[in-house]
Amino acid sequence: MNEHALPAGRAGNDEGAGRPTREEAEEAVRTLIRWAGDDPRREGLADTPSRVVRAYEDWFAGYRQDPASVLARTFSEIAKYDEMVILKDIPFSSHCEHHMAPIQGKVHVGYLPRKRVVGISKLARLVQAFARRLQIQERLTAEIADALQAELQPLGVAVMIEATHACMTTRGVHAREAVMTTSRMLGIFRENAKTRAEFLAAIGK
Ligand SMILES: Nc1nc2c(ncn2[C@@H]2O[C@H](COP(=O)(O)OP(=O)(O)OP(=O)(O)O)[C@@H](O)[C@H]2O)c(=O)[nH]1
Ligand SMILES: [Zn+2]
Repeated sequence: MNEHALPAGRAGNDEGAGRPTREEAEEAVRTLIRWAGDDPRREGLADTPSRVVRAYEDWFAGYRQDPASVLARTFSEIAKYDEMVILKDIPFSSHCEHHMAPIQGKVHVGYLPRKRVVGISKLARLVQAFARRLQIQERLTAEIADALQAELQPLGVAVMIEATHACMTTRGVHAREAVMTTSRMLGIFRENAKTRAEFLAAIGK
């Protein structure tokens, strides 16, 4: 994917299809500083537009990552290991697509391998690839689970996310302690209550 391309299905309309230049992005930040009520020319804010644009490259790096390639390298010599693999408490930061405000929390991922396993760090990398985009928590949950199911073809996948949404905790309704929980259970985790319960117990739920 070239540097200016947006992934299919996320470019939206014609206006969204082309990536703006860095200078255009910095100008947009100056506009927002003025909208907030400050003067983008004052000393402390002079370098802020370029910092914000660099921060965006970090926060939204997921648009330039291919989640499938994160899972491409798998291991099949697993000595008939046929139990669940679980990685819990994977921390993540994302941004809600409604307010572009931070979503912060943790993801718990489990799967029951059929023939192949993936390097455990790749589960965390997969989470980051989807989190570093504009998201809603439900879609983030589904995308992680569906990618694992498609790429590893395990007997099942379980994903649970617990997160706070700054758009709810710092503004609007100001529900400071509210934590949103979402989950997606596929295959045997959906069909078999005992398997699902084993996953939930392992992550302390
Ligand atoms: N379901 C879901 N809602 C989210 C997520 N992130 C933010 N929201 C909600 O998206 C909604 C947007 O609602 P709107 O009424 O269009 O926006 P708003 O006027 O700013 O709403 P308030 O936040 O209630 O002031 C809010 O209720 C947010 O709390 C998410 O990941 N999932
Ligand atoms: Zn929001």
